[in-house]
Amino acid sequence: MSANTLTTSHSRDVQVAEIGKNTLIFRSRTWDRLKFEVEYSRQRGTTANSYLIQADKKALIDPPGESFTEIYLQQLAQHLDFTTLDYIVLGHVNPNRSATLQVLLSQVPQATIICSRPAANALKTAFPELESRIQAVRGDILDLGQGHHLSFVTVPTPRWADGLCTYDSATKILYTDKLFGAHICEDTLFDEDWKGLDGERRYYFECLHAPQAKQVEVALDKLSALGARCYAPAHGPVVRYSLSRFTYDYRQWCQGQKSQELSVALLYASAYGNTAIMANAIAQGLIQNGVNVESINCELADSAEINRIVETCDGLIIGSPTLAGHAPTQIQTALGIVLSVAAKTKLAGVFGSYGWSGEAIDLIESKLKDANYQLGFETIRVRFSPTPEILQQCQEAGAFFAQNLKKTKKLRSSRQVVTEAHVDRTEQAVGRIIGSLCVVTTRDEETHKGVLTSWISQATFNPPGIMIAIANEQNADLMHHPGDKFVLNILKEGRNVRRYFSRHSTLGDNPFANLDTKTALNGCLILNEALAYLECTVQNQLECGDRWLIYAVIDHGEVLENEGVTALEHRKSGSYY
Ligand SMILES: Cc1cc2nc3c(=O)[nH]c(=O)nc-3n(C[C@H](O)[C@H](O)[C@H](O)COP(=O)(O)O)c2cc1C
Repeated sequence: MSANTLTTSHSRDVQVAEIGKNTLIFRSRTWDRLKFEVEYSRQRGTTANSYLIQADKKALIDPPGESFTEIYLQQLAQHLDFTTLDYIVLGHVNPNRSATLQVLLSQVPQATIICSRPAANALKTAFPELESRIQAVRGDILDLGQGHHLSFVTVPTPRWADGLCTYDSATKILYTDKLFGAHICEDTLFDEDWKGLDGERRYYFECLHAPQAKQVEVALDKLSALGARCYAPAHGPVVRYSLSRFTYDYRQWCQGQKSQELSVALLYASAYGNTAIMANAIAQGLIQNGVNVESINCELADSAEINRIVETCDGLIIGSPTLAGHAPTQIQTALGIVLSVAAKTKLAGVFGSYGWSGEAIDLIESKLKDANYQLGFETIRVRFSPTPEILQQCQEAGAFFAQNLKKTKKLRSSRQVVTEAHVDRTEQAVGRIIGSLCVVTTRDEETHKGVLTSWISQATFNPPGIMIAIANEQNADLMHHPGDKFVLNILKEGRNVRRYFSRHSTLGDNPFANLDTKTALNGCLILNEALAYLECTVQNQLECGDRWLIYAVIDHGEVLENEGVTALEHRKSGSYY
């Protein structure tokens, strides 16, 4: 069947078309809002895409959820002899999809299920009788014949810990599951009108991926090596015409999230998904109000990661179900980290789903209050599944939290604003000079020092040389003499490395203890989170006013990350940093 012979219908249906050699798409379609979760709120319907590759062996990718079980299987039966199906590949599992899977498996008793290790564990718990038919991927290639070699890439995120993408070398189609989708229902199969999809794509990203931008970036890195020509997502149009642009958009949107001025750690656990749905709605409220959200599914994150995020965030929100009168152990651990690590000036929030008593929510709220944290919204308690009204309330709570966070921040910087009103115009103009934000590292035997500076520029081509202006109080005595060595670490926009070296840092005396470093050839430290570094030797220095101008030649340098841009220091006035 060709993509041009498709029909339009406004009741639920399954659209079938060929999208590559031996490859069919089954688009289970609804023009109505499928569920009440925030991601469906634009009311443009959606498609649940499943794919069938029929070579010497046959593989079915991602059967839809239970809303479509019956019509999907009816349509599938028209194109596939069920007794010949060899594999069912799953990009993720959830109870909704398991319902369709259960019916399907009863009709294809010979098929093997291919999925990630966490998905295999979940399926074995749900269907112990299927254990021998479940195969977790291990970097192996699945050969379906006729050039269809399937390779698998695990893409775990807080929301889909079991995420898996599948790549077919014969068609160069990458089956991306939850990545690169959009909730929109149309007859058009591909993305010819990709500009018209921008709004839906962006909204889908914001709802599903913005709170897990860090993990999505890791996934993009892994997938970039495959050289895919087409993305076949779980929802919305197949991406054929705008693959590069869409990939670039994902990168930019991830960067955009991470470079927001304010960030909130959203810590949660959810055994049955109710608390997770609330977490997503709260995240939406925060993101729509310009706050970055770092989602932490406490069942998956390790303590070091929680520690790092809780330490650097501006606000924190904890969500928990109540199970047997308690919060799950992972939430208790996370709460312990918050109480010991997070500054008491950080704004906090609490939410959760419960059945009858809800002790976990009360416990978290009282511990935070006792420790003197201010709550950024009134604690949200929900019995079992949240209703659309409750989700709306969660979203509003996220928005309210964001506004509170901004107010707190404004209050703290109000002194600075008052001063600015009196700064003369020359100083304001001088403040428009900007520089790359860098950390200069020096070494005195076993002692390492780091100085944050943006007063830096290239000074010569031949030899390659730089100029730095350093104040006496910056304590940079190890770079004042010809022959002194240092490393210039050029910071990356969107990372928060600067806070370890700021004069107002409360993160301890040794900034390097919190950072990943390696030693340069000249013995000083390279920050692995920098965008690039330069190893330098001081040639000359000149005392000028309240600064020393230091000229140094560059002995060696390297770019550590090809993606991303240099962090810049913007100032309102030339009279202070
Ligand atoms: C094994 C089990 C134990 C539970 N114990 C409690 C409890 O002690 N108190 C309570 O209020 N709810 C209890 N519940 C209800 C859950 O808190 C409720 O189902 C909640 O929606 C789960 O949230 P989640 O979907 O985010 O995991 C229990 C549920 C299960 C399955």
